Amino acid sequence: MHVVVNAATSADGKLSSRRREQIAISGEADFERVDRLRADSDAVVVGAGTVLADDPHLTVKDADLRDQRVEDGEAANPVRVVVDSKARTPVDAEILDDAAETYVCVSEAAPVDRRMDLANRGAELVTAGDDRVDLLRAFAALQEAGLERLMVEGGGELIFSLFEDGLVDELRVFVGPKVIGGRDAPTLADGEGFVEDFPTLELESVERLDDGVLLTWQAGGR
Ligand SMILES: NC(=O)C1=CN([C@@H]2O[C@H](COP(=O)(O)OP(=O)(O)OC[C@H]3O[C@@H](n4cnc5c(N)ncnc54)[C@H](OP(=O)(O)O)[C@@H]3O)[C@@H](O)[C@H]2O)C=CC1
Ligand SMILES: Nc1nc(O)c(N)c(N[C@@H]2O[C@H](COP(=O)(O)O)[C@@H](O)[C@H]2O)n1
Repeated sequence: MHVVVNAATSADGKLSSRRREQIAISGEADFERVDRLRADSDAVVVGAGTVLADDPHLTVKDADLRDQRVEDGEAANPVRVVVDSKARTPVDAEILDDAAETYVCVSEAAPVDRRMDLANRGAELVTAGDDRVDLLRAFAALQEAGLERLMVEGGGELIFSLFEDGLVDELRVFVGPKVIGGRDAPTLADGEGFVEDFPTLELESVERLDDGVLLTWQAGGR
């Protein structure tokens, strides 16, 4: 399995504002790059916080890229995955429409009626962990289901946990020309934060894109 974390941050490292509303940080060229990365992935993964804040669709936007996937014998869109311990994903969420398969990774703490609602909407449920989704087990289940190329699109809580569990292979960050500020605004990696054994990264490339910069790092573990 290969896990790429992709995100866009403001120049001051925020994923969005303290209101947690979706903000277009990427420009046209970066959104096109993200679309190509989605098209090259088996699954696009987000946390429940991103689903509740953004109601994302997580599909490939360019019809030519979808056609190419179909020509290659794949579904038009990659599988969508939500990491959602308590099964809080709303049943009318965009990610549950029929544009692609959707997996919801829940914990044992997810209420049974919520799990049934999601299953009735066509979601594949993966149960891993007691109170919180056990990411190592959940990702192993995704791999078992044939999902090898994973792209994680955030948010900051999920990205932190993935680094904590040593699950990140590559980090791609578009740093855009905005200052968002706010001590409560989400950053690239939130969670508890590290105080030792900081994950290390190896810089692979730096590319000027739109009015920002794309940084590509290989993750070296903790
Ligand atoms: N600019 C960008 O590229 C992007 C920006 N965003 C922005 O980020 C914000 C959302 O980020 P954030 O609030 O951090 O939410 P996340 O998408 O990271 O989701 C966090 C939630 O995931 C659930 N979860 C389940 N298991 C785990 C686990 N093992 N580790 C971590 N989380 C787990 C938790 O909820 P529970 O316990 O209920 O399961 C947790 O609260 C929004 O404002 C959105 O707009 C998001 C993506 C990309
Ligand atoms: N790459 C990127 N740049 C930005 O500026 C962003 N705000 C985001 N957000 C992510 O994209 C998701 C929306 O996807 P859809 O357009 O609905 O398919 C959003 O939920 C964030 O994960 N990404």
